[in-house]
Amino acid sequence: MEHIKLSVDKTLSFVSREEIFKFKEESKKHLTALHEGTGKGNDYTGWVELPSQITAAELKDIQETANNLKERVEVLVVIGIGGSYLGAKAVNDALANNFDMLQADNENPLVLYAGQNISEDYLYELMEILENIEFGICVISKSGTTTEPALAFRLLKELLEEGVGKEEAKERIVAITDESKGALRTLADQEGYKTFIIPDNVGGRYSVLTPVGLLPIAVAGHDITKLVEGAKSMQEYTFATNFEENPALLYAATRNALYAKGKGIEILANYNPKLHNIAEWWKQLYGESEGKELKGIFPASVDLTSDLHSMGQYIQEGQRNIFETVISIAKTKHKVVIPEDKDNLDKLNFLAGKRVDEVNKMAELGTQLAHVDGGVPNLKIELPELNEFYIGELLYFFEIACGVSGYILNVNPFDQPGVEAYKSNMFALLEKPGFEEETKKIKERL
Ligand SMILES: O=P(O)(O)OC[C@H]1O[C@](O)(CO)[C@@H](O)[C@@H]1O
Repeated sequence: MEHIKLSVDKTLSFVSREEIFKFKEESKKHLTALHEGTGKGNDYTGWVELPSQITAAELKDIQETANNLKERVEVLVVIGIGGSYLGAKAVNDALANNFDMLQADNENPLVLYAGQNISEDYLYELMEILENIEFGICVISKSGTTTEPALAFRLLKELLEEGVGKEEAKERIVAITDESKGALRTLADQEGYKTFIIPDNVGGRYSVLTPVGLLPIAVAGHDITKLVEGAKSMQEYTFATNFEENPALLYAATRNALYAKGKGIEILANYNPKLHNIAEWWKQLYGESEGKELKGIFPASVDLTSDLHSMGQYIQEGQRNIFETVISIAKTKHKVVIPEDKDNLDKLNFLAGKRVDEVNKMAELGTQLAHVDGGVPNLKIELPELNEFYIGELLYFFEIACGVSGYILNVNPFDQPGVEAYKSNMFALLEKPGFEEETKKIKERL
């Protein structure tokens, strides 16, 4: 069985094998701690065994709910923020046609997103479009109390009920939340919505393989069974493989070896625009897991070759505190051959007869070598092709490596206390009941 592959060769002129292998025993110990639930934040490690624990009955329930929505709606609005939408968006964009929105014969509803910002224009324009469309809502919030999705849901629920009536709206709304706590649970029970549970021991950013990710992915028409199979294969592979061949342990060890050498920024790069939102999902995963106690590698991302014409200059010659991890797709889905042109004014006839992907691959290799020459260590993650199985492998690989890497840093990779600071200021400024003291204090600062 072929797996996704990690190569760290192009980091070895910056860190030695010994510096990476220094983390060998420690990283193995951390992997065991994740599987046994004995490390920091162990009440949130339910995601570790998730791929092997999901039952066929659970997947069937998710698929049937998706099918019911597919019959009723042209658009499904997924309402959620952070881990409550990034995984679904990442997978849906990675697997969809680039121009999905324009494919009129698409038999699957278009999945749109809301509740991931508080932009009045975004919400206005979304509601304007939805007024003339058969739509449904999948509202996702683990805590059930997050302001952004709650606000969007209040508006879209009203719009839907006005458009199709309360009874039909009930059939088109699915809520994914905590089993018993939070405002969304109370509301969903009161209104009688179909609900799915986010397990207590799975945090938002590790929840893509629960109904949080799986339902919107199934609605978009992708194969959730294959996605879970991919994740399960990576679960088994990373659990059973020696450090030397274990992509998750090597990734965690190499990035920590580079961090110890002053490389404090990791840029995740791709050469396929479908992967843009995989990087957005990865940024939350690593940013919230590691960025604490004044520590952590800052996760950034670029889409190439596009950003070689914007960020390329900095990566090549700016401050030397960065390293780059490239996600590369070995085989494209389609074939486009470059034609011969009799006038050859663009001087591109030397490429005639070659595939566009060959040009892309040479751009990738050329960039990697240039960046290494410029002082940027490079890691490469290769997927044989872009499909459900390998995306499943990639998601689990990043998750398990993140847990190990966080433990190497000696932080709790499963909490995010820093996120509360903006919330409490926002509530104080908006004079939320219960925040009277904070309101008084913050107003004195303005
Ligand atoms: O699902 P919830 O509880 O609405 O939270 C959404 C997001 O907010 C955070 O709690 C803080 O940003 C994230 O960890 C989480 O993914």
